[in-house]
Amino acid sequence: MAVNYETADHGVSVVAVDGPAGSGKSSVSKAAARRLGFAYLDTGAAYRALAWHALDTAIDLDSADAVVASLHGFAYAISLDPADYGVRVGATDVTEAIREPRISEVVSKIARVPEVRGHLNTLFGGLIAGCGRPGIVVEGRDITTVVAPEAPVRILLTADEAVRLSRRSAELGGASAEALAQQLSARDRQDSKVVDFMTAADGVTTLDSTHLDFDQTVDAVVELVHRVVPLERPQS
Ligand SMILES: Nc1ncnc2c1ncn2[C@@H]1O[C@H](COP(=O)(O)OP(=O)(O)OP(=O)(O)O)[C@@H](O)[C@H]1O
Ligand SMILES: Nc1ccn([C@@H]2O[C@H](COP(=O)(O)O)[C@@H](O)[C@H]2O)c(=O)n1
Repeated sequence: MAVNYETADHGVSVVAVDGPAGSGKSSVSKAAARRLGFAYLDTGAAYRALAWHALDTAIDLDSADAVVASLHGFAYAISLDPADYGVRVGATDVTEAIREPRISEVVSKIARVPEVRGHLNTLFGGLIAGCGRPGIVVEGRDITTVVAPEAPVRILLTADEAVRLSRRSAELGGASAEALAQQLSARDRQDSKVVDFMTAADGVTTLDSTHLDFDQTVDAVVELVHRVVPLERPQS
């Protein structure tokens, strides 16, 4: 089911960003949202938080029925302020915990369950419509195609796998390159069975950051938004 959040319907300009693991979706989207004065929604955090909740309550992740049942006690909250990011499940702050490798290793098992995707997409729809800012940058795997296919700006953010790996490795302080490579490509392989985030759908702009530094990539996203959404540009 597609959820449409066009400017005309809700007064919120959606910038939809998809891409593979480590392509820069969260860091680039967050920085672009700050520059634009927009809200920022990290949809992967919800899948990660549900995986955390399932592990915390000893749910069998190989049972789709058990995973669906776990949605009932899943009290999820995320900040949409790109300057103050945070994720909670009930009273627990899970902002750091959901980034742990034990979560990355199992999150695809959660994401492949259609009822989970439907439930979370409805939740995302409510967050987008009520974000309280003129626009929102929403990033994930199926934002350009399922969550906001009518968004005025839709971007597929990519980078060569070797570059994504070396950036992630630098971020984690030189963690074992081989283990990282295996985990990142295994996750992309699993996730690709559910949604296609490796090829741009019709009307989606591919932004390849392989040869761009971080600031150049953020500039490119902001420029794409300015081309389509009428916003005041800051004086330089
Ligand atoms: N153009 C770029 N140049 C250099 N480093 C970059 C660039 N884009 C992103 N990075 C860095 O790459 C790393 C991975 O980026 P990020 O975590 O945003 O990716 P992601 O797509 O959200 O990953 P995941 O899907 O695994 O959560 C971060 O350390 C980020 O700062
Ligand atoms: N729209 C989305 C977003 C995420 N997923 C799943 O969540 C995992 C974690 O996402 P990150 O962006 O934080 O890496 C990802 O591996 C997918 O399994 C999704 O299915 N759809």
